[in-house]
Amino acid sequence: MVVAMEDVYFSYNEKVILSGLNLHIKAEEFISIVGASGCGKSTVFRLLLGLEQPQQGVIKKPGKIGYMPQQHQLMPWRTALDNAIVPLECQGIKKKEARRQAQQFFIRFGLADYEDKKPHELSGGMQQRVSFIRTLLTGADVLLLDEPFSALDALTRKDLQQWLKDIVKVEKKTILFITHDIDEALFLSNRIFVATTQPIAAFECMDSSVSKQQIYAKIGGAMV
Ligand SMILES: Nc1ncnc2c1ncn2[C@@H]1O[C@H](COP(=O)(O)OP(=O)(O)OP(=O)(O)O)[C@@H](O)[C@H]1O
Repeated sequence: MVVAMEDVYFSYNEKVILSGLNLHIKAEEFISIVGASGCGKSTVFRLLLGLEQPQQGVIKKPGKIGYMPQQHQLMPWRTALDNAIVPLECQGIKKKEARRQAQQFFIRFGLADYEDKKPHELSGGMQQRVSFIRTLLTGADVLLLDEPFSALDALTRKDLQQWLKDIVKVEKKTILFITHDIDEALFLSNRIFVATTQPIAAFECMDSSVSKQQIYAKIGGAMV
């Protein structure tokens, strides 16, 4: 197990979000988390990132976890390449060497022509690609992606899904992916964690052979 939660309880003040949650994730799994808006999906990420502490229970996770937010949060004054190197700079790697390492990712993942562009010169899809490469450059084996494609138009979103799937095949990461798009979850994931109750006492775990309708039925139409 690379990530596990055992009997985790968590509340914001009086509002109970997690009520005895157990989850176990193996290395190199791609897990999507789906559920009604406000059910507590991002809270699971906040706990894994150590931004919140459980009131009860145990969380097992590696020391380093990469996080990709919904909004790219690229620095507007930096080029795409210099945005991507931020995690390397944070590790004390000199800019020249950091750029050299990041360039390999830009070349391998089809972004070579975009290295010198500022974020505002990039399409939404390209901004998200740069943001994902920045997350990869943390060097973490576990990546948390929080609705990374939700602001993209349908065609760009499909491109990014295929792009991500191709990368994951070679990069061997363990990925937790929050989405509101069941087709996206089915396309990308080995397993889908469906939040069926509030507070979340357990995720219903489904593999990608289930139908969209079966997942909707579990959520009970509460999905946005
Ligand atoms: N810092 C906070 N203090 C108090 N309540 C919070 C805080 N953060 C989130 N909440 C509440 O906790 C609940 C779960 O929030 P969370 O963001 O985890 O849900 P979510 O499933 O990720 O939602 P969405 O799908 O809309 O992004 C929501 O009702 C939210 O309003």
